[in-house]
Amino acid sequence: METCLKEELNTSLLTAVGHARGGCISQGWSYATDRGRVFVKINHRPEARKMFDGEAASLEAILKTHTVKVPRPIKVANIPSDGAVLIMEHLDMNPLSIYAAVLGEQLADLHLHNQKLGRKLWKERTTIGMPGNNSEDVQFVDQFGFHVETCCGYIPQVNEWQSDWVTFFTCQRLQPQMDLIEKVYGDREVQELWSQLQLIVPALFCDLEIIPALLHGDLWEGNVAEENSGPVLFDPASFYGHSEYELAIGKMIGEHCETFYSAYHQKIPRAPGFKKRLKLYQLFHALNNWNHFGLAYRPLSLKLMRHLLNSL
Ligand SMILES: Nc1ncnc2c1ncn2[C@@H]1O[C@H](COP(=O)(O)OP(=O)(O)OP(=O)(O)O)[C@@H](O)[C@H]1O
Repeated sequence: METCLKEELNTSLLTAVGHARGGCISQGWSYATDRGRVFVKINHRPEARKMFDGEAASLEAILKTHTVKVPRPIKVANIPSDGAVLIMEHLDMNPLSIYAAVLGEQLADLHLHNQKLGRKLWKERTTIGMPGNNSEDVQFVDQFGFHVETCCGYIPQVNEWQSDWVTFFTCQRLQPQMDLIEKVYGDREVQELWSQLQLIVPALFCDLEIIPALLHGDLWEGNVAEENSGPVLFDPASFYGHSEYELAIGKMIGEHCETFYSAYHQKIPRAPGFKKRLKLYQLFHALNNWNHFGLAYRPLSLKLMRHLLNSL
């Protein structure tokens, strides 16, 4: 493994620094190298290469917006035995505390970034003498999806481009989770609820204009931190989607402090129907957790489905 890392990084120095860090999905180590300190995530699953290619592409996309700090990806490589590594910039991170409000503002900036590009492009196209050629480093995106698959956990997400958000979320987020549950558990009750629920999903989005926003895509408290100089996000599973989707997982797993939400909503106010849609978005994460961690997430999934069915 160390020989492989030395080759990939073209470094003669490779000294492990500090402790191994284990997330739920991968293992991580920091190393001192000729090019400075790096953080290496290692995963031995068959999906590891796809996971890490998606994570690296997500980090690149967020970096290009210059809105919120994420570690700079350096390389994704296969490892000789099995699996893959993602090598990235090492950051000295502490739990989020004093920068919660700054993170709220910066996350809103990330979500507004594509919208701003769209406005700029429209202005250029409608102003005589301006090129209007979408020539920024990051281009305006008018659909939902992403250019590569990204994994929320280790399950790949269907990121094919789609112009309608409700279709995207129903067919490319909820349906694949339902299909996995059907395959592994053959759960009739959940399938019956789903057949009713999918009919009413569009009603949750009445009169709402949704402009694709670049999302972190897996924003739970375990993927949020701060350095001495400001907040940091890591471990993204990005795609262009509805900005409200991003807030669902934090609400489900534990409250980020209120200062985070109020700073965020000063820039992106809650739209009518926000609370109900949050439940719908929480349903995705409950199902995704069920597919990763098992039946303990079934009661929450059923509860959210019944709640949504009864609320309309
Ligand atoms: N660039 C980095 N520099 C230093 N430490 C990092 C870096 N990225 C991640 N870490 C540390 O490693 C831990 C695990 O990383 P990460 O969350 O990316 O792993 P994972 O297994 O994909 O996560 P999850 O549990 O969210 O599925 C983090 O909690 C963090 O402490």
